[in-house]
Amino acid sequence: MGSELPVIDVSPLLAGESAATVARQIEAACVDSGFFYISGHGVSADLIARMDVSARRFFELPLDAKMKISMAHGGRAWRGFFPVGGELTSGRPDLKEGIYFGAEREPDGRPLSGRNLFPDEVPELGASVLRYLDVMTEVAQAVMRGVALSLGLDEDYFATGYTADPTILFRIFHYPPASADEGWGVGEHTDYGLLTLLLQDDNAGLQVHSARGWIDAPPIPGTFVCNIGDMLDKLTGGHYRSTPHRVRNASGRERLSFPFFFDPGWDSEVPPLPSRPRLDGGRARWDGQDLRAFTGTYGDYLLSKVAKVFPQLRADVLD
Ligand SMILES: O=C(O)CCC(=O)C(=O)O
Ligand SMILES: [Fe+2]
Repeated sequence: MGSELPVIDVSPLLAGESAATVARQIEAACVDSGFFYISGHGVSADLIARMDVSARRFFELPLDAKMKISMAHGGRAWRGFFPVGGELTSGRPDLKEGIYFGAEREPDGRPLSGRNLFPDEVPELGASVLRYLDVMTEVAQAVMRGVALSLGLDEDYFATGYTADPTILFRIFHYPPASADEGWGVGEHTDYGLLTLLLQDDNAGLQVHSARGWIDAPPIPGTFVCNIGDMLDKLTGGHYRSTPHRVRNASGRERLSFPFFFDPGWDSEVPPLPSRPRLDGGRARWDGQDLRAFTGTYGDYLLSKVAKVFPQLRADVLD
């Protein structure tokens, strides 16, 4: 299955080679739908296979075993397992279960910081997730160098600012097979931060609301789907698009996906870029929200969003 979305080879960004062509491709994709695939990322197929196998073993466990690492045990670090229906992305329960992870560090007093919860029953999952977080952080920094170049900025613009101490969230989702009348695996939403790098298994399900209507973003072997989030939309005054997307697993099989979220530092404020290229005339966002009106930190923004999809967050993290 092909896709209308472009595939961009990011290997020059990782190798430190001349990246003018890549930057132009990134610019075109970000102005169009904010979605593209990346190839040439260098992430080992073996690491991906190990993580996939151990994640499948985890989701096959009985519910009571999975609940041993439920988010209720994650506290303010906001980590762990949630069962099918536990997240309400667009106000209704999603048809997915999943595990939340984040950067592995001692709690620093800020919400969402702390240690991960890993299952004793599948000990190899923890090692592959931690390795994956490190590897994907490198890939994300490289793609952000391309984004910086594409905006006419110094290639280290983000690495020395917004992503010097990035907010990193990682999730593994399991979507049971679902028919059209059963609802969405993930309801329509945009991502909150700078960049999402999504690994999908072989089963399609992701749909993107492009300017031409809803299009599929099926898995393409050896690639990640890359999409930009609300903070790049906000930084560029809407020139780069944070585009709504949703998931329905109509494959008839168990679908796993692995979104890695690479976002500004918790305390970063995200005003429009000084060198903002072109404003595109105050295009209204899909949900009517005016991102320019939000003047708090990225941490404030993230909490306000996550508290909507996980009503329990307020009690566990904020109070
Ligand atoms: O599972 C997918 O394919 C996409 C998930 C997603 O959009 C998200 O977690 O933000
Ligand atoms: Fe998303």
